[in-house]
Amino acid sequence: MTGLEFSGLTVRYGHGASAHTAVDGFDLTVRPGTSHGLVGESGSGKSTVAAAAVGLVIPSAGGIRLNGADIVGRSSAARRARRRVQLVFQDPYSALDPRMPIGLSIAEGSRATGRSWSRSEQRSRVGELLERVHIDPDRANDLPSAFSGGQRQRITIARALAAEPEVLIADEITSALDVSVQGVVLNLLRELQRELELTVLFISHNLAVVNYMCDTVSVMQAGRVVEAGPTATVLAAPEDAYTRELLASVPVMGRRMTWDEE
Ligand SMILES: Nc1ncnc2c1ncn2[C@@H]1O[C@H](COP(=O)(O)OP(=O)(O)OP(=O)(O)O)[C@@H](O)[C@H]1O
Repeated sequence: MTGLEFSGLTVRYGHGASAHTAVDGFDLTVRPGTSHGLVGESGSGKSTVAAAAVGLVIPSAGGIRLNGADIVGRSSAARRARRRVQLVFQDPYSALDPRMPIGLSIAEGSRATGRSWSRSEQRSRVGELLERVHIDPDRANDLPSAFSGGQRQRITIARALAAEPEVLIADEITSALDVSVQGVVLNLLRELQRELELTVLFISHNLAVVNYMCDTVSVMQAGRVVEAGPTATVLAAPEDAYTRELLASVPVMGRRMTWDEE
């Protein structure tokens, strides 16, 4: 099986009487080079799925595979395979070390490739990545505070790309940003996905954004998938009552949105 595959993923937080099942038998396959949306109300388990895929939480049961290879185990092969999956978080303000020039943060990302980089190789790679996210490479020595929220999010994307991922998980990457710059970041992600043929798991509670970004979508409720399919089909004719409820609570679905403003 190729692509990113979750099977029966179950994640519990806490122990004993306080144990809580956040993800409960979650099944999903994201085909290579496609963009899959994961939607659902707050607390439905979306971020926990993302955290499990990059090893930030250990599943209680089930598995996650990339092109058939286990990425949750402790073996060095699993760790190596896991590095092919990179996560970009919601908040670009806390994601970057405020004392570290952005070029250095990006260079750190390239360590996940497992190769040793000479200083000059690293410098040119950082410049190339900054250009990819449309930031002037001459600003590699600036601190994060010199950049806007939207620019910082582009820098965190560059850092994730430095790891040469096959899969990029974008967890609410625009929800901490001003509406006026959200479109720029979304368009960048679309462009990168196509150019680099990335497999993208795009987590959002905004169905209009998912409609714009994703080929296919899964709807999560209480830790499991209640509906999945091509985005256009699921959003146009939801079969599940919960999906219909989610759609009804997003008035923005009815109007056309533009994404080209900065
Ligand atoms: N570190 C944690 N410890 C204990 N419980 C947690 C932890 N992280 C998440 N949870 C709980 O697990 C459940 C799923 O949370 P999760 O953040 O995965 O949902 P989500 O769908 O991403 O929500 P949101 O859209 O608000 O980010 C929630 O009930 C949450 O309170």
